Amino acid sequence: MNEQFLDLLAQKYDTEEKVVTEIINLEAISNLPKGTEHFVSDLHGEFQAFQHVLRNGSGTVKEKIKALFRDVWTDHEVNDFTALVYYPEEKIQLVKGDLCNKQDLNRWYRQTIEQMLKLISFASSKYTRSKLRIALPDQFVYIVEELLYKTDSTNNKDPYYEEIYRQIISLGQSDKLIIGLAYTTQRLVVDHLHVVGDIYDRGPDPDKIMDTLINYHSVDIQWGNHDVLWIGAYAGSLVCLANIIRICARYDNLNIIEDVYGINLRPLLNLAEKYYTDNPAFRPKLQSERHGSEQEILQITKIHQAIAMIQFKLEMPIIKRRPYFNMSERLLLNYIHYDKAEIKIGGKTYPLENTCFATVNPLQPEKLLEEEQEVMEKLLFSVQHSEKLARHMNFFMKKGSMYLKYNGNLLYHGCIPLDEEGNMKEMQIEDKTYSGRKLLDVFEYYIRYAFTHPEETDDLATDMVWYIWTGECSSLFGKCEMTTFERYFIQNKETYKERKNPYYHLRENEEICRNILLEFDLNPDHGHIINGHTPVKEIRGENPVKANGKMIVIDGGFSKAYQSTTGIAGYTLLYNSFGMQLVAHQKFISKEDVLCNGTDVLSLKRLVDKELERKLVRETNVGERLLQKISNLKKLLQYRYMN
Ligand SMILES: O=P(O)(O)OC[C@H]1O[C@](O)(COP(=O)(O)O)[C@@H](O)[C@@H]1O
Ligand SMILES: [Mn+2]
Repeated sequence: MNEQFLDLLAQKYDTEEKVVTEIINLEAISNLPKGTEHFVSDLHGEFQAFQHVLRNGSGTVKEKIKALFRDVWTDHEVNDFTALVYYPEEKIQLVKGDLCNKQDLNRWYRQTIEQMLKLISFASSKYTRSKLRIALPDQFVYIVEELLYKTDSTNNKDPYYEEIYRQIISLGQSDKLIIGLAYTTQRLVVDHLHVVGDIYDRGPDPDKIMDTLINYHSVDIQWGNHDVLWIGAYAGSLVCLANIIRICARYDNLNIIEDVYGINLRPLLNLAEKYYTDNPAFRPKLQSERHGSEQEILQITKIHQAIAMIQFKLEMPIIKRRPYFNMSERLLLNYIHYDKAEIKIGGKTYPLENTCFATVNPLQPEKLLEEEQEVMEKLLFSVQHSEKLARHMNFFMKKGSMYLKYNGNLLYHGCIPLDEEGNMKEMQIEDKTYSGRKLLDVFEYYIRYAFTHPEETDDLATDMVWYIWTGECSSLFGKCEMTTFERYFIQNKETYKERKNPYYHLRENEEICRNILLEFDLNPDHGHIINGHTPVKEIRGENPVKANGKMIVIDGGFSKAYQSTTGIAGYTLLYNSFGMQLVAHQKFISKEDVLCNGTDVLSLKRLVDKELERKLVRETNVGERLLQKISNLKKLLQYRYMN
């Protein structure tokens, strides 16, 4: 081992005792059971449902409460306490409303704090004291530790402990402490969170999800196609930008663009008012609780058309300058017979309905009007100068990737593009071809390049980000084409079909999944693939666990727009020291419902894989690093102190 390295290490561990203590500490930690990993995906802006799943640890919190108090509590009491752990601020207010008498309230405080401490002690039993300390509310660490670690079996200190409780209550600290302890519990039940893509689009609050993740204690993200679309917009891709605005208009979410990220839509609205009128194909999908005026809806309908047409135009030069994208069939504005209002697709002619081609010059359909150009430039400027968006997109870069190898498993959002025979599908980019892992790596390279060069708007990297949203070899899209245009303008639904990559039927096959794991240097006997992106249609009997347990599809199904086709509100996955469990969630109604009626989203657990022996920290990614550190410290001990 390099002596210089050991000298550096010796600066931190400058006595034999320090080295020895650290070795003992790390050895002990690596023999603890592995922490619980929590997998979620396809959140699609549904912050309320997401935060509920996060707060209840996909059912883990309730499970712990039941295990502790089942024998002494009724279901009602369990539900009440569980709601307190999930939403402490709100629940305390409700309790205060019920208990008007001060004595009763103080008794409730005394009891509740003690119960919370029991729960924490139970939930932290597989962690070190120092890990628990980090999770405790800062201002109360000292007294909480006193109460947690009472070791006095002689009862000599009983009055001392009682006094601590009394003082907390009389000094008016109970609310704060209970709230702090509730969050500690939430934090303890999940050690690490994986978000397997698609935080953005369709639902109303992706920004709140991002803020929650930024503050979360331990998280990684596998980018989804929708996330990459937002990254692309921020990185300077005008066509990605047009897409995110179009989707926000379609789902009546323009306030995300305007109010949340502070992007001025006025220029786009002016353009929309000038060229477009009402159009049934472009009315927004309304959120049920929304109370928009007719006039507002009309405005959105116009913006929706304006930005969709800009998008269709902007796609064309990219398709032309990148022949290897193999997308010439998507040069749709070229295939329109404008006088007859018809289009020829795949050799067939279809009539066009609800057209809005006022800004299209049939001789040069891809050409943006000067006004359109200006609008896009202003929008891009605004997007790239939104501080909040910058914060969220930077977080994507810091914690996100195309795929992740973690504790022997492979995580990605969409697919590994395959051909019909199950071979890795090849894509040509300039004069090279890529497939499998190399293809995903090169996609990630381009995304990162585009992100760090936001001023370049039509270079290969920027075009590539859009390709990853919609191209046939994209591992995030996984389909041959995106038929957005057809769904707006053609009645015949046969044109809406988006052919899926063969991956989606081949992934049922164990051999295929084993090959994919091997492609990523993972052990196919132990590893699993964790996949998001496609809603599992439980209604039709689809099983989220495929390929003899090698493939687990956990599209969280949080997206309300898709719940009628899935039949449930989706899946999440837990992986603790005992094994993997899939959790099926019922539709989340509201936080209020949980608080007042004690109803919780029913979570049915299904065992996916059971560890033969309890899995320890030393067998995990983190453990690997610990073992490396131990080995370095042992060398230091030899080199410095044993000679
Ligand atoms: O239902 P919408 O909002 O029109 O979106 C449909 C589009 O979304 C996609 O399904 C991609 O989104 P997902 O990643 O959520 O599947 C496209 O394939 C399709 O064209
Ligand atoms: Mn997706």
